[in-house]
Amino acid sequence: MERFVIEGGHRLNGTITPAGNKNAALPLLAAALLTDHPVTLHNLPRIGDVGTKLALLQKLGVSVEQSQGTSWTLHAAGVGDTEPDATLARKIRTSILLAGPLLARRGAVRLPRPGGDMIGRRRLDTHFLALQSLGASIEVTPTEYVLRADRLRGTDLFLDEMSVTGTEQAIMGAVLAEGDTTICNAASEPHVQDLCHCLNQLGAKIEGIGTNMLTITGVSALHGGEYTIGPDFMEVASFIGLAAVTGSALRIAGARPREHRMSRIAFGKLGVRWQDDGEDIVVPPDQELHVQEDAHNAIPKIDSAPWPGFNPDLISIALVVATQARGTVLIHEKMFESRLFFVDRLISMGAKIVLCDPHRAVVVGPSPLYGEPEGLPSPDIRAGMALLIAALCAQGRSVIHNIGQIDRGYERIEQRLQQLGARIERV
Ligand SMILES: CC(=O)N[C@H]1[C@@H](OP(=O)(O)OP(=O)(O)OC[C@H]2O[C@@H](n3ccc(=O)[nH]c3=O)[C@H](O)[C@@H]2O)O[C@H](CO)[C@@H](O)[C@@H]1O
Ligand SMILES: C=C(OP(=O)(O)O)C(=O)O
Repeated sequence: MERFVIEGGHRLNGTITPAGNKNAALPLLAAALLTDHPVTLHNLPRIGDVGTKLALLQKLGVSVEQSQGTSWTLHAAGVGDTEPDATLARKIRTSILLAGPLLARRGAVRLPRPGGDMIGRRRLDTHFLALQSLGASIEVTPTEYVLRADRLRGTDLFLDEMSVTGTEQAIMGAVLAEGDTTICNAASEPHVQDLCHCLNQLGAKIEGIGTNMLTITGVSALHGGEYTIGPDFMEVASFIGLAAVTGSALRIAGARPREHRMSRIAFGKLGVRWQDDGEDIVVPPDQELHVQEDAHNAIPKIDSAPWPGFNPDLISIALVVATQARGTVLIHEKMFESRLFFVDRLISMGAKIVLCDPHRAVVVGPSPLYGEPEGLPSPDIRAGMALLIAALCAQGRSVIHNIGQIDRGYERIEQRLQQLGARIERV
């Protein structure tokens, strides 16, 4: 099993370019099933989950070709199978997103329970609500889902929560449905927007992109086309956090600063500053991190919420940054129940954190962090990255295990950080 060995306590310096957005790439790969014509995706990140998704599509009969670099062409004309490979499907959360497209194109699908990060209960009820409303029948067994639909019909949907993948499922079910669909209480993260823009490039008719109300006019078929996936805003914010705690000067190229207005507010509560330079974000070196108290010297909180709120995938990163900021802050992960348990590892590295309950942690900083040579297991993508950042900030040597979790979401992370001067090896 591979590990990262990290020698912390050194400044980094230089320019880093974020990879394509993981959470856009994965639904876009599923969307290629909606047309018989070739779809070329540019800026596809070379991450573990994309590899699994490509293998899953190939096994279904999709032709997959790397055109050049990060551009891949998918051609789903030959897909007849409605039972995706269960072993691969169990590895990732977005295997469930094959449901909408296969129902729309083939009228049936059998899927196992999906995988993905183990960060609390991951309900699929919003997906089922949406597909049922579009006309599908759904059999839920303890291990799998069997869905059927002779045809999907447009509907007036009000989602029970702003689920990201639930919204994506509803969109992919609706684009080829007969008639119009409205999706109210829709999620609107940049990756949901990417999915809509890409589908429109292929001939879909989706309006309201970026808002919580989408209107979709069903079309009889989609054509081929190409689409460039946007930068991964979770990577961008992770690099901002990394620069802040290591005192590093980093330029994050092509970071789309407008996607980071809420991150600026959340990280700003810890005293983290950066400048926008066109499409780049420039993080200055040697920042003095101070918790910015609320009015009347009250303890501020950083909490997660659906877009444009602070993304829950960034809570683990904010937690590490908080360990280096002078003052006290409450970190409140409102969306997932089991995301904060990794703080035990930070505590063992020297952080002062009180885990109040599964959703809330109080962090008192700054605490010098010490390397953890005995090994830090990476429990999920973002906690793994948070531990990696903590290890680069800590004095001494740390070892991170189970790095397949980090590789699921971050592309060749050690090589890209080595170019900035990080002392990190994959062994
Ligand atoms: C492949 C992919 O895109 N994965 C992302 C997707 O997962 P995913 O689509 O699985 O996450 P959901 O948006 O469905 O839900 C996330 C959690 O938040 C809760 N919830 C959701 C909406 C809401 O209005 N209120 C609420 O409490 C849900 O019950 C759940 O516990 O979105 C999550 C939330 O941004 C991210 O962490 C995941 O990285
Ligand atoms: C939770 C995440 O991923 P997934 O939904 O694919 O498990 C994540 O990207 O942080």
